[in-house]
Amino acid sequence: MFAPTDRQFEQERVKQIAQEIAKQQQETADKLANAEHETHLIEQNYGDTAKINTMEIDDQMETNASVQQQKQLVALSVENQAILMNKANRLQRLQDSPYFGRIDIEDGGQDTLYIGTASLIVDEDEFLIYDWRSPIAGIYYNGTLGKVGYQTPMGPQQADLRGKRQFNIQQDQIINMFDTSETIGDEILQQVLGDEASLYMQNIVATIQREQNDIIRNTDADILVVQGAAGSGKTSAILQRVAYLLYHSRTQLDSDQIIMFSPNHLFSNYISHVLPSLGEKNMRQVTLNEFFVQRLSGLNVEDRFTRFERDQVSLPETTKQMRRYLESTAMMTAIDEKLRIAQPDLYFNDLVLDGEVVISQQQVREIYQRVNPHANLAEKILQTKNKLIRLLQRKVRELADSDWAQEQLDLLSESDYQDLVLEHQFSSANAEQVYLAKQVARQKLYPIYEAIYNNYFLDLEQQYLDLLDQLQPAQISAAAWRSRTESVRSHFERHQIQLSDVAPYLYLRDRLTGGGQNRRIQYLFVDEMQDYSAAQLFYMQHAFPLAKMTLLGDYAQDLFAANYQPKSIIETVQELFPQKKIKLHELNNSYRSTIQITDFAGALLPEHDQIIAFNRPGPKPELIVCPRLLDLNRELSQACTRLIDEYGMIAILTKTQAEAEQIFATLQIDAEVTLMTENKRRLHHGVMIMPIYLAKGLEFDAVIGYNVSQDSFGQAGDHQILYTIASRAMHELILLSLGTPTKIITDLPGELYQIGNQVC
Ligand SMILES: Nc1ncnc2c1ncn2[C@@H]1O[C@H](COP(=O)(O)OP(=O)(O)OP(=O)(O)O)[C@@H](O)[C@H]1O
Repeated sequence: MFAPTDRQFEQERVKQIAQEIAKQQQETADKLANAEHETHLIEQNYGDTAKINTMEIDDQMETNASVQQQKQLVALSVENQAILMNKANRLQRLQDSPYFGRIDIEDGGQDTLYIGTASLIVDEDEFLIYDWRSPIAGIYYNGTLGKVGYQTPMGPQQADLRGKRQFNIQQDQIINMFDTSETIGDEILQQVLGDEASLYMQNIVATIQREQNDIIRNTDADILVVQGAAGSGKTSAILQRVAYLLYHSRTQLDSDQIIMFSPNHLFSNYISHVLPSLGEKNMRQVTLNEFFVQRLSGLNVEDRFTRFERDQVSLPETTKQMRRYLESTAMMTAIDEKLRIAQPDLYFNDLVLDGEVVISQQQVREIYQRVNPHANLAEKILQTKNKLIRLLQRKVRELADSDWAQEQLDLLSESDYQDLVLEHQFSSANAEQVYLAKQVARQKLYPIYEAIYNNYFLDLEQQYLDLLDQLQPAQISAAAWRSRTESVRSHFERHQIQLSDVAPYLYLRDRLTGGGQNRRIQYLFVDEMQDYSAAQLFYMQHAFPLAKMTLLGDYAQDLFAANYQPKSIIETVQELFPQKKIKLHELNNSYRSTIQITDFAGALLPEHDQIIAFNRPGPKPELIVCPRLLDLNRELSQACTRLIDEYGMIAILTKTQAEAEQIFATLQIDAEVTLMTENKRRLHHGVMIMPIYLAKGLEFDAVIGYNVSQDSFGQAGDHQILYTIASRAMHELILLSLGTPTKIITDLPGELYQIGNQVC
């Protein structure tokens, strides 16, 4: 039978649930106290056992066995504690808000189910609350009333959905409840979206929309691509997706087998509370720059923020052409092709220590030429490496027998001697001397061992330059290509590498050495995928060959390449992964901003008819035009003062870091002001000033877009920058212009924005 539907019944049920939660909390706390006590006893006992009789051999054996047993007991007991802690946390979350949804379904019998962030079970199998990720809970998100289907581990099932109700419950009080026949009705969503911004992103499990649910629950695509408007919930959807995947593959998938490429550190921190709020550990997060730097020790990698800043000053047409090629799938497949049809001439390095050549490139070459000629390239290099290590071992022995080693031993201080000898016992003084001489020689040559281990005997830089010589594309003149290759060489000489070269260089290195692949990662997420070149995505697929990918982005927010790379996300992906099962989702409903801001932001784009604003009204965006810098600065402080009075967190967004620094130096208002830089790790209350690329993926109650003049926003690609700035605002948007505003704005219909008081 369905449970009654009146508010009094629901309120009473919430009270009963709260009592049950309290009861289970008490039981869990008692068990936890017991488990802690038990662990303590076992540890104490373990200490005593370890101390007991070790004089006799028999006693020793007995003690060892007993120590092993104690260790196992400690491990079990600690695990038991962890399970109880987990349960305590889950109950705490349920106590704060036990559930948010109810469904009445008929599938043979009549059932009323309640859905929350975790399950609550009594008597082994009676579910008072179902976890939002359970198969049956899919109905809550997907179904309108009537016949509905849902997936279970046994295959698809059918049910008749008779009723659906949404709740806003805090502790044991129902704040609001609504019946809805739609997927998830507007009322609760209206309330959630009307809230002020916070320092951390919140989970959205109570109000997941149907199209977001499809992304969250997809388990069969190899490559899931989400193209979604700004604020359409792409990031939210994938974070709940991670929670969903962890729940469903609990035994095979661990959070450290999931990796997410995030746009910057602020963003990583901003989203870091979502998974813990759902009872899950965070996945690993890395920025593109960190990933490259880690793989290219010894080379200084150009990061895309620095490049973006430089591009604002000058980006010649030939540079654009070069980048289009170097950052393409074609460049990466050309490397494959070159290595497939012919084994390249290899370049080797001398291995040098303290200015002396220990192993010459000629020796390396000779070794390489003697290895199995039928093996593939990576195997040949591995065999070369092994032979080099053997050669080095010989050199260690020679050095140990040399006068040099004897001299070193004579000079050994007492502490160096102790460090070398450690626990070793020697049968004679001579044996000790031999041992020490070998240790001294080993230490001396250790850097060469490391160099061999890290493949430094290969001159990869020369190899890459050689490859570039062979890959000159038809659309670029020989002179221009040569001159760029020279520039790559001179960067290498200064231990630097430009961003466009990183993916092809790493790929060449990995293909030659057979390394660079991490087979542990099962899922790879790339947020803001439009900011990654095809070559970078290609390399990621190579680096994580077993990972299923979820790529999400918005071509309209392409900040870094819009001025040289016209591309469609889906075309790029199809070209990149021709063999894979690709599923594309589009999210066109935007939730972040008021209807006025969403409509304005959307209109900034040449193709904008796709974005559907959520119906939440607010003031129109305001354009304030100032003739002089003095006026602009005054308007800026007035706007900040007003907005900060009204909201907790506002942002001044600029195009470049230099502009952000300049504002920070001059802005004087009675509020906390923070200049955000690439190294800042978390958001702050008050006013934050930052270039737009650091605000990627973030949102603020109010945004002031700084200097949207025609001078600043008159280039190709500036539509995207302005759109990204505007779409960070949730409730209010003010745009300040020094002199004539950009045509991108003035060409819009006048009803989309209001003009502020300082028109010139
Ligand atoms: N189903 C939902 N229920 C409640 N809030 C939602 C929902 N979907 C999105 N939101 C809210 O909308 C805002 C934007 O979501 P999110 O940051 O995930 O969008 P996005 O598509 O990644 O945006 P962008 O591309 O601009 O970074 C967030 O505040 C998020 O909590």
